[in-house]
Amino acid sequence: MQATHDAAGADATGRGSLLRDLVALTKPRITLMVLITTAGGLWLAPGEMTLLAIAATLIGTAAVVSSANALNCWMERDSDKHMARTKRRPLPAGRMEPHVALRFGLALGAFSVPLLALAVNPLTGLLAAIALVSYVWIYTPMKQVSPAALLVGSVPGAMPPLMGWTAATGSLEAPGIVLFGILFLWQLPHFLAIAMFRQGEYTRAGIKVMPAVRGVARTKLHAAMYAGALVPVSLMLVPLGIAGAIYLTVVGLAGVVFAVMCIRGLRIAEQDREASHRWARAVFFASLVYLPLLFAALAIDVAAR
Ligand code: HEM
Ligand SMILES: CC(C)=CCC/C(C)=C/CC/C(C)=C/COP(=O)(O)OP(=O)(O)O
Repeated sequence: MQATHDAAGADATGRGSLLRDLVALTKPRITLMVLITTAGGLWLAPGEMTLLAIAATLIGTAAVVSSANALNCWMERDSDKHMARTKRRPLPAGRMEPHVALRFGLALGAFSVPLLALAVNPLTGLLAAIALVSYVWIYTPMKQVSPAALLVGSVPGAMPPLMGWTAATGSLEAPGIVLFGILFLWQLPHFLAIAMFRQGEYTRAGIKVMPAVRGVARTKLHAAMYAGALVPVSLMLVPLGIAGAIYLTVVGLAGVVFAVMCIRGLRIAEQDREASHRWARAVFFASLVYLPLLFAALAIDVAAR
């Protein structure tokens, strides 16, 4: 998994086109996965929406997430130089002037929040603004201070499916909040695993991650607890009458497999770094399979009703 949020396709000599570099700033793979979660919230919510409102929700969400990511790249232009995963991004690689990224990020934010507030509804615009501010101005600087930044970063990460729900309904209701809870919990093992197999890089970049600050054993315990909690929280959509048997079967099974995988990490001896890294990579990979699977099961279940 060497290709990550990096410059999408910038060539080896670092001469990406401006357009390609602007796209790289938006971290397109993450943005795409985030959009799947927003579409899930939209699809699940009751009520009819016009095609225009659906388009405004998806375009506005893509733009606000891209704004958050571009501004994060601008703020981390120096620390990104110290990680193999991020050093080829447009700013640390020196292919773009920082002010270009800053203006691009601010312009996307200035376009997307009003679009969501005016063309969708004010609540969705407000949630987008909270996510943008908390991601860029709280989570991003906090990464250099404490591993608890993860809990802050998981709030904006969990907002997009709730925004899908509020776009359709205009109000905060239990199913939307459960979707928020699913995403919040999912991100914790997703990132604790990454922090384990990239611990050295994070330390060199001055970023405080849990395995470095509180130890590997505690990190594995936290990953296992959050993955365990994800099972009942994800299944709450069934008693809420939003999802049915297909979702219950697929997400119940996938959740148990994911939780068992995380729990098995506790059996690996602390000194066995090789096995711990293999386990962490497997958990990260499984997290990337689990989430689209959950939303696919949800979409099929809702469509089949
Ligand atoms: C606090 C929350 C999160 C943190 C700190 C985080 C961090 C990361 C990091 C560092 C990677 C690169 C892993 C590597 O290859 O070494 C990654 C990959 C990925 N993340 Fe997350 N993530 C978070 C939340 C999310 C959310 C909310 C989504 C989407 C719903 C997401 C989707 C992805 C995807 C699709 C990848 C693989 C593609 C890529 O690396 O560009 N992540 N994440
Ligand atoms: C609606 C809205 C604005 C939502 C924000 C959505 C969003 C950007 C979710 C991703 C969450 C997250 C903390 C990613 C990692 O950032 P990182 O800085 O740890 O990643 P990096 O090390 O690759 O830069």
